[in-house]
Amino acid sequence: MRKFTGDRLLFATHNKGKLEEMRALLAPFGITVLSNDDFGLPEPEETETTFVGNARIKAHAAAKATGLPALSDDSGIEVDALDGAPGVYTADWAETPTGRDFTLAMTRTWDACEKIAAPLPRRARFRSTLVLAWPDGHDEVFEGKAEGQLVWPMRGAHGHGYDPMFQPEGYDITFAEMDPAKKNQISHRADAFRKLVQCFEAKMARQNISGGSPYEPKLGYSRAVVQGGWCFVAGTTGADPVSKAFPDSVLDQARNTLATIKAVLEGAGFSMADVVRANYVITDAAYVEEIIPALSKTFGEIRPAAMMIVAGLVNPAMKIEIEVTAFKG
Ligand SMILES: O=c1[nH]c(=O)c2ncn([C@@H]3O[C@H](COP(=O)(O)OP(=O)(O)OP(=O)(O)O)[C@@H](O)[C@H]3O)c2[nH]1
Ligand SMILES: [Mg+2]
Repeated sequence: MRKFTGDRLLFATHNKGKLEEMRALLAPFGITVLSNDDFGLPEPEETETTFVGNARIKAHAAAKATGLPALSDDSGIEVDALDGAPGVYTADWAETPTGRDFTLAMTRTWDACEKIAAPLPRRARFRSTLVLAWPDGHDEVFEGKAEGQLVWPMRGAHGHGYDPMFQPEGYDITFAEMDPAKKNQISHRADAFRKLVQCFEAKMARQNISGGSPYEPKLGYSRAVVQGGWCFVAGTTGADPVSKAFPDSVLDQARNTLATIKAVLEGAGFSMADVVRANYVITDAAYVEEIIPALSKTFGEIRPAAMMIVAGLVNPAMKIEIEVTAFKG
């Protein structure tokens, strides 16, 4: 498999929703992601009858036009009761004389199922085929899918395309009701991306992120270290971000700490939804009850693996220290 070693990658799409998702997926690799809009590239005609065929058209056209390695995505939703339709023609079902209308496309899809009285649940899957093409004509292909069912009426305001009518397997909310970061972990595009990551091995170099503290070089640590899809955030305490003083309340310290961690993660291209482990140090066991509001608000849904230790901290004003590890794959 050919590896991607450059710094700039063109994501050959005109779809803003896809672009946003791909930028988030590529964030840990330190690659500048450009889009068709940056070059004013026209939308090539998708004349093939397969996802891979159309993805190849898009990636090769963009690589040839710009001289840059280009990644493309061809995707769609397949409904079992409709023998896999709309499939490769998913975008076409949204076409109207005045542009794409996804409310209409979703209504058409549901109506087609109603017309044949398709039994519930109406099983469906999103498919994504990613093609990474180089200007010399070489390409690599990666396929992904997300299983689920159609739901009606449409629900949720996030995402794009058919997201409001697609409920992924194992969830009782649609892609459009889901936190976008969560969708980006379980979607068809994320599934294909996990395979594409092998091409970025050379880009998996470690990145030390500084928070600017004078103690970092003295004590020899980083606010966070990113390695591949992982972000390791250092133990973080809860000083007020403006006054730098530690509030008396352990709950306020916990809130400040979690706000700092969130900012660090987001600066590194991760989100709180990516946190897989959280370790807590509190200086008094009685603080457990007090910090519940902050912890349940932040992690009540995310539920990282966790440990809590009661121990002393380096400054007597500190009542809590939290370290987290996040993963994006
Ligand atoms: O609900 C959705 N959630 C998704 O995650 C998703 N991914 C793709 N799609 C839809 O499937 C068709 C792909 O067509 P498609 O691959 O030709 O893309 P596109 O024409 O929108 O952009 P481009 O990349 O071709 O420029 C389009 O109708 C997209 O809206 C999605 N719908
Ligand atoms: Mg298209």
